[in-house]
Amino acid sequence: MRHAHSVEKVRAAEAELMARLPEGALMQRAAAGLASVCARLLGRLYGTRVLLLVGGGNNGGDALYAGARLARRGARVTAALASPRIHEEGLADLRAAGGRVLSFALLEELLSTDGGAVGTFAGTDLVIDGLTGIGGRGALRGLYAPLVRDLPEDAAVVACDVPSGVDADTGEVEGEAVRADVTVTFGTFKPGLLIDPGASYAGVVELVDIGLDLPEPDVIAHTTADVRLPRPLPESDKYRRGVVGVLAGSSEFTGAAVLAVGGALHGGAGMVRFASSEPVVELVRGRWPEAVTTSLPSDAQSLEPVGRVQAWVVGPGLSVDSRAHRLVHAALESDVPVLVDADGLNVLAGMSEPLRRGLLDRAAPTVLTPHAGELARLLGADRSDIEARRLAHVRRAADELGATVLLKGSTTLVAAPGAHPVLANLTGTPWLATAGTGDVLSGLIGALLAAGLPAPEAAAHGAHLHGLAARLAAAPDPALSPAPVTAFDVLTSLPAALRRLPAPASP
Ligand SMILES: NC(=O)C1=CN([C@@H]2O[C@H](COP(=O)(O)OP(=O)(O)OC[C@H]3O[C@@H](n4cnc5c(N)ncnc54)[C@H](O)[C@@H]3O)[C@@H](O)[C@H]2O)[C@@H](O)CC1
Ligand SMILES: [K+]
Repeated sequence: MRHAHSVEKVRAAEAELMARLPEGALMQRAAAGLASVCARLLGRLYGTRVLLLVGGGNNGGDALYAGARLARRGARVTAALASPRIHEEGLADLRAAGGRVLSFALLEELLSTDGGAVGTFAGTDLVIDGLTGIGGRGALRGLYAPLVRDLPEDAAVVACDVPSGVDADTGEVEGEAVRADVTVTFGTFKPGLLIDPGASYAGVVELVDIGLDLPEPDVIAHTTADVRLPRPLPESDKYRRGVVGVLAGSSEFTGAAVLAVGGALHGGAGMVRFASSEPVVELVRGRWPEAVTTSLPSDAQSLEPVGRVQAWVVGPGLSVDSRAHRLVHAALESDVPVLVDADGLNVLAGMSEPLRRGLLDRAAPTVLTPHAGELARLLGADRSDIEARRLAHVRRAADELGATVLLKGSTTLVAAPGAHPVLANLTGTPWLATAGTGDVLSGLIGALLAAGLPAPEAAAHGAHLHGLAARLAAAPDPALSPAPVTAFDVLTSLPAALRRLPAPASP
């Protein structure tokens, strides 16, 4: 499990620890960790060319001390000083170790010439990015931005703590940022390393323990070993394993219903009940004879004919007509967990705020699974703002809507109302960006809700399995190149993804 803490919590823990340690000890721990990762990456240090990008704060100090350690082991280290104010002791240590220095004035002159610093930096084997860490705010300013643009393309790039230009708390990137192959982060992950766009700049993240004593994390990312699902016991019958009710599809959209029911069946539901209009029911029955189906007249007011379920999934391909409204109402008025997706979310977005608030004010859990566009409609926000500030928006959505919100994207985030850690899913893959995969996800999470998992775990574990299934579908043989996948491929790879999980826990 990966834990990430806000800058505020990291600073408090650092202050507390620094008060108990000799001066500079913490920075030496960080620099030692950074240098050892760089040495491992380089393999051979003697004669290799290392470039330090040194900013004006302690992040620059870490880079200088790490550079000094590498220089003492034979590397040819050059520090590019991007600020007129530099960590003095770190700079003195680098000089004492034989490192070279490109002064701020020289760098300024170099970057203002036509070719910039490209020629000077050619031949660099490894770049250590020490411009900004947890103190970085907003778009890179001054020499930092042109410096980042001129980095040699073939050098390995190691970011110190956080890639410069990435906001450590949120993963926001305004303008230029360092694209790292490896980020060596200290004490704990930072939320911005787990959330896009920041996560996509961080490369592989290596955590160096510097002995911080940290409180509850702000963001948690599960590994596959953390995904534990209830085990069906020998005496479990289909009802105890969980019955999912799926309300999906319309005359216009039939495929979504097939995919959602498939997601629920492959996600381990004891039984799937499906209800919709007759033509959709016929299609689902043809594809999934395992599902128990009910044809609902378009003016049906109640879900009673469908039978008892332990969780509802409502929305995929539902359209937004009066029938869709009635189905969303009926599901949310039930006393079991409900997942609302796709058109179900559009139905909610079209309601007056008091009506929506009233419907979502329920005792059983509700899970909403929007992508950024759907969330923008629900919150009356701007889609691009949601993409840029995913963490803030998913938290706000959970609090304002009073539901567990799963915000889809390359790093899917799950937030529950209140001050709980946000769950970030790291198994996402660009292969998932294809029509219908969301329908599979909603059926799968519905199955996990029906099995009795708490809403945030059902949503996060569902997203994890879904991403894993897409990866397995795209590249069943790791030795071969990945190929595009369809939603149906993701669906049929779910059992393979489930087999990767640790032995299931007893309920
Ligand atoms: N506090 C501690 O005890 C420790 C801190 N450590 C390091 O210290 C870092 C934090 O150091 P600081 O608080 O000094 O902050 P940073 O070094 O991360 O950044 C602050 C510096 O960057 C400049 N800056 C910020 N945003 C900028 C932008 N957008 N464009 C241009 N310049 C910008 C500021 O003017 C300041 O000079 C951590 O990330 C970590 O690398 C580690 O050594 C571990 C111990
Ligand atoms: K950095």
